[in-house]
Amino acid sequence: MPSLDVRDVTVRFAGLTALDAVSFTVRPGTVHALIGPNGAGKSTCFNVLSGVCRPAAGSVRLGEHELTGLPPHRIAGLGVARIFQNLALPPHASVEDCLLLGRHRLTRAGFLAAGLRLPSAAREDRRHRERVREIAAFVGLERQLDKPAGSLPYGQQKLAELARALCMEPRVLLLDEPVAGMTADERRRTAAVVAGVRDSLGISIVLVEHDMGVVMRLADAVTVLDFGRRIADGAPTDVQNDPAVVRAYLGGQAGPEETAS
Ligand SMILES: Nc1ncnc2c1ncn2[C@@H]1O[C@H](COP(=O)(O)OP(=O)(O)OP(=O)(O)O)[C@@H](O)[C@H]1O
Repeated sequence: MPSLDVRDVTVRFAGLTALDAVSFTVRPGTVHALIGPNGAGKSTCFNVLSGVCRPAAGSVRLGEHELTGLPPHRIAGLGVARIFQNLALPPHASVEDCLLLGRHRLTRAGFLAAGLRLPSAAREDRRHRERVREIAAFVGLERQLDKPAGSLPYGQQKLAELARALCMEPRVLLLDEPVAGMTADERRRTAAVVAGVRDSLGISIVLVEHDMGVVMRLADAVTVLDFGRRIADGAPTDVQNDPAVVRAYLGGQAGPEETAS
């Protein structure tokens, strides 16, 4: 797995500098949290990583690939999968079909071969369905595959989205507030699945999350943004006790340790 290198990324909106020469490195197979008070620039940073927003300066590299300036589908094609904060599954489709959608990029058989029901297309379809079942089992949704995605409880729908992203066989996962709106139980379960994605699949994870309990439990490294600037970067406990970080959070509402759950 390659590392994800963010170097001196700057984004400006009219007169506002949303990201000001921000740098950090996501080491392969780690959870790297991006935190900061509201408006710090976290979403803008995700938009740069996924290609939705083009920076005015700086670069993002995944191993030897330069991602800066590539459109979102090319970045996804290089193995960077993003999961949004809002639910985005087609509610009436079965969980299995939702996960199969995630494999679209990896499907070789063209429409013609599939339409003519050629044996090669049937073999490929079987292979994808097997992988979908494995991934569903990995996140604990193997019994829900036949159900409409929209009929699942919220926490399971979020897990289905995670599973759909895993179906793309990504090298980096961008998780935007994965536990927002979840019950304590759902949060624990989701955090355990995310840790499993890192530990068993070796996928690197960039995590934007306001729940500091989850950040401190999961993250191997933390980058803190405030008003578009990187104000701290390091191990979770070091960052949590960094005076600049405490000041940034106290300037807003609560400090990172006070919002821990
Ligand atoms: N499209 C845009 N046009 C103008 N300003 C923008 C745009 N997107 C973001 N901003 C501004 O850039 C700054 C950074 O916003 P961003 O959404 O990246 O912060 P954030 O850390 O994700 O905040 P939150 O935790 O509230 O989601 C904010 O001041 C925001 O108002």
